[in-house]
Amino acid sequence: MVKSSVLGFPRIGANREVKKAVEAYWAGKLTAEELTKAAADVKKASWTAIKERGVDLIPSGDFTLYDHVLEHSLSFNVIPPRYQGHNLSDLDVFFAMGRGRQAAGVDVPASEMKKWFDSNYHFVVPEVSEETDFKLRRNHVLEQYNEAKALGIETRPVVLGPISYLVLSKAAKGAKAGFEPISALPKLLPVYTELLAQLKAAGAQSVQVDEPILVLDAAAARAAEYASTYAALVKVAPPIVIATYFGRLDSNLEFAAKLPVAGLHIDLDRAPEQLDATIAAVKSTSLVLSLGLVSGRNIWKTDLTAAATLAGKAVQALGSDRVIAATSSSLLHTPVTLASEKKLTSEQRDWFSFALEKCAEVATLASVLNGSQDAKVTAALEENKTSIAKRREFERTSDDAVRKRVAAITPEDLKRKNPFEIRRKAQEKLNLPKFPTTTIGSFPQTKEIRQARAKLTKGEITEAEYDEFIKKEIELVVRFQEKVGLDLLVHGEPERNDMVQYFGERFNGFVFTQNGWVQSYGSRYVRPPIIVSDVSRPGPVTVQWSSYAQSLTSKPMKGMLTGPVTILNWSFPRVDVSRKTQSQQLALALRDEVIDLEKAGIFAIQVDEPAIREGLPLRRVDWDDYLTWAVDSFRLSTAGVEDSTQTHSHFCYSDFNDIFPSIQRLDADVISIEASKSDMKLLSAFQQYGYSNSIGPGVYDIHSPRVPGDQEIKDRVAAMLELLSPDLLFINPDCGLKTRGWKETEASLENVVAAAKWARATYA
Ligand code: MET
Ligand SMILES: [Zn+2]
Repeated sequence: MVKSSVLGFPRIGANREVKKAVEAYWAGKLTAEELTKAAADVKKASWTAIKERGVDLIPSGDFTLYDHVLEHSLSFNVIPPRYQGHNLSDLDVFFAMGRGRQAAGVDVPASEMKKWFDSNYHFVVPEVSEETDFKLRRNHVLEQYNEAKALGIETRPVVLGPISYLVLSKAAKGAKAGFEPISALPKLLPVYTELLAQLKAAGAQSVQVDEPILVLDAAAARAAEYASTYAALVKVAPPIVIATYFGRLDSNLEFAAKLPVAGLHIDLDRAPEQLDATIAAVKSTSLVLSLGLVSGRNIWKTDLTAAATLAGKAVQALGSDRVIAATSSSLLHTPVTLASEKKLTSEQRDWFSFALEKCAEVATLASVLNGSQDAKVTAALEENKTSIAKRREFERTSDDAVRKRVAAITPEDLKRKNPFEIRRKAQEKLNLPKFPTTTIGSFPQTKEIRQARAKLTKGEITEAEYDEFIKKEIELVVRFQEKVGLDLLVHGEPERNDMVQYFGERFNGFVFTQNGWVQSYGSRYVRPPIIVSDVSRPGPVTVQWSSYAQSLTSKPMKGMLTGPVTILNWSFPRVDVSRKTQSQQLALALRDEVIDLEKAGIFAIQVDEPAIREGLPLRRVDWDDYLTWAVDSFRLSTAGVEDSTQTHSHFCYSDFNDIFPSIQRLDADVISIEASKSDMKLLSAFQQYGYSNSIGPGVYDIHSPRVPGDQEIKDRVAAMLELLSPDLLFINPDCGLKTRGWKETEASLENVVAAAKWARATYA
């Protein structure tokens, strides 16, 4: 019989119960017992709901109050010394590692977070050295397995595999030069042996061991470790299903299919083309093939008929006992349930499946593959066919004008009129001094601003009253910048709820959820917009605010937009057209906005692309294609202006060194880039590749309330000037100030301005 399985479930609760409980605990308003109880309620609700949908293999062990990688670090005693010896409970050590701790004489920063593959989820990076004392400090997977069992629910525990865990780790600060975490594998193995043996003793029928790095180029060098590791683990563990996701195995399939485990899971949402090769590779083995048919990364209803046809190939070749119908990855990247959405039209609602609806999909798929004649299954399949047909019809009748415009894009549209050197002369009309100071766009989003927005939503104030309020905020920000002495001003973005949502709400083609929260990290959840049809701009979006701001001052005002690639990467995209096409449509909408800003007298315009790096494909061979359309989209959105208009862009959240040549190809007149957390790294990219346009590497980290001293900023500027021409350097913080308070903002920016004055005198 074909079984159904779900690889993991959102751990935030249907109504964000976990966020509320965790934050209340941090604020001292909930005890550890109460927090544990709140978590238990959420786990119970999830397991019960998944079971009710008819799923055979229900995940456990994937729940966490912060991050699942961090859970493993705590279980394995991978706890950096700075978090030890403070007399904290394990729960508080866990949170201290996740978010830092500043209380009662303890002052430790958070561990580093990194994006989980190409998703917008961040995991806490484990720190490993020769000194790491691996031991099974607790077994969080076993605890959850037993917790479900006590509720009468048999689950399949999920654990992150040892090789992925170590490849995702970094060398701890104190490690010897050249230390590689993977070299600790022999010390980590006994811990996994113990963990898995305990699961077996507790009665687990099988275990899901995630090895997502198998879809990366980096895994190719690990074939030997894979073979020896799993040969050892299968001796003590329940039957192991190795789960891969977010991409294709490619050449790694060769050794993965030979591992002595019970099953292999592949992602057919991201890489359906790998099915045939995988079937061929496992045919002569006894491996069960778990097929990731229902997307764990997007929210579109699965075409069950198409999925069943695809899966039918595997059933035919391997027999139904060797096939599992599954979600492509954990469902943690999707919202919990459509049932909470009251504002979608019935047409829209019919397009989507969130996590719980996806559980029903895998169950139906398994039944269909088993040839079920059950009336409920037949009805579900018929209903799905109707929904899919309606959606296809909608796709066909979408916006023709937009499609024609995309088809008519020419290479000329991607090019500024003249090269940077000529534009730079024309831009002297902005009258910026040497070492111009500027900020990245947003100013503190105060409680008052959020309250005004909430009042507008609730209808407690009128649109006109809200606009007046925003104008006052803008005036405050403009006067503040004049007082501090900044050169290129911004309006502060007080009108924006979020840099992506704000544009999505004003463009055609987007749908928003009320409760479609997805975990980004820890207790921070986001509600990604959904792109449902062709995107266009009904009218100007930001022009009124930027021109109002410009009308208040004689200093130049910088217009502020979110770029096409970032809007795309932080939304749920359509699946009926390519990401490239969606990005081009967004770029055309933004291009019109850029030109309208210029017409309104805004001669510096910034188009932010903080997410350009995270959209990079996981496999090196796929990079060039992505970088070509991503960079072209940015160019399309900005190239329509005169030479004398200065285009800016901004990047943060990543290490940009590996795509540095593409950053140059954006041909923005000025870029600002996050650098303060790892300045030497970024500078080495300048050294390696060179950079010809203006640039402002961030001179301080805005993610912390700490005020940078003026000497510290001067030192940074001096270091940058070792490699960059004084004529090209801008001086700015490394990201927007929306999460900061006014006090530290003022003190920090005063030091920024002082450093610029010093630079002007020193490098005259
Ligand atoms: C995450 S990048 C943020 C850029 C935006 N302009 C801001 O200042 O907030
Ligand atoms: Zn930023």
